[in-house]
Amino acid sequence: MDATVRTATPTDVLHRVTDGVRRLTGQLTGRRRARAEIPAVDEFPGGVRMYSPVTGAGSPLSPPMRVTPDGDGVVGRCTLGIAHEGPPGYGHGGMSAMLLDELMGWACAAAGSPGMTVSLQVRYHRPVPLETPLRVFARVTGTEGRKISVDGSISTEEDPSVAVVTAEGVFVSPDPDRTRALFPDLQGTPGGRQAHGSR
Ligand SMILES: CCCCCCCCCCCCCCCC(=O)SCCNC(=O)CCNC(=O)[C@H](O)C(C)(C)COP(=O)(O)OP(=O)(O)OC[C@H]1O[C@@H](n2cnc3c(N)ncnc32)[C@H](O)[C@@H]1OP(=O)(O)O
Repeated sequence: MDATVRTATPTDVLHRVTDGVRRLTGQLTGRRRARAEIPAVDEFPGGVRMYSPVTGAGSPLSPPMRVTPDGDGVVGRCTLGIAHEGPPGYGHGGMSAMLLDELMGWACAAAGSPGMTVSLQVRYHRPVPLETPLRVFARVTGTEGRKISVDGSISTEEDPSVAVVTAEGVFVSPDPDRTRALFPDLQGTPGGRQAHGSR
């Protein structure tokens, strides 16, 4: 990703490299994962997501963000590159929202209530610097039935007390019927794969 968005090489070289990449990806033969299939290496929900665009070590899109428990919440560490650029030199606002959305989902799972985002309000206080280690934080602030309220923030590792982006979100844990309908590959579903344990 970085090499692609940084290069100033002439067009004929770009075409040649593109052909080479097509030849390489053409070697990824054999079985392909179906749309709703949970990868065998994943722990869903609330653990390893190998091909997640945010945390996935196997995703070319992801920074990737590394998640660890932290006090009453979870912290995510990553560095955005110019592939994630919005204004020149700064992170895309959608990337900030994506980092927060993902980590706030992890906070729900870590609190024992995995859920899906139903609302996310993001405030951008300062631009997010690229190529700078970031610290993302999220914690559950309350639950009401299946509804989970979550706060999140992004700061730099250098100055963790200054939040450059903050967010408030509401997540909802789908009821068991909805969960089976949404994620047929999850454990307990007839014919479904046994998912790895959650946290
Ligand atoms: C083992 C189990 C695993 C399952 C756990 C899956 C985990 C998954 C992890 C994915 C990894 C993370 C990734 C990052 C997080 C995403 O990016 S998630 C993707 C983005 N979000 C979505 O696609 C969600 C789309 N929405 C939906 O499908 C449905 O709204 C849901 C989430 C299934 C909930 O539907 P529902 O069960 O019919 O909920 P509903 O009865 O309408 O509402 C429940 C309550 O929430 C309230 N509510 C609904 N919408 C809102 C809103 N916008 N604002 C405030 N309150 C609201 C309702 O008023 C209701 O409250 P009460 O009346 O009970 O007081």
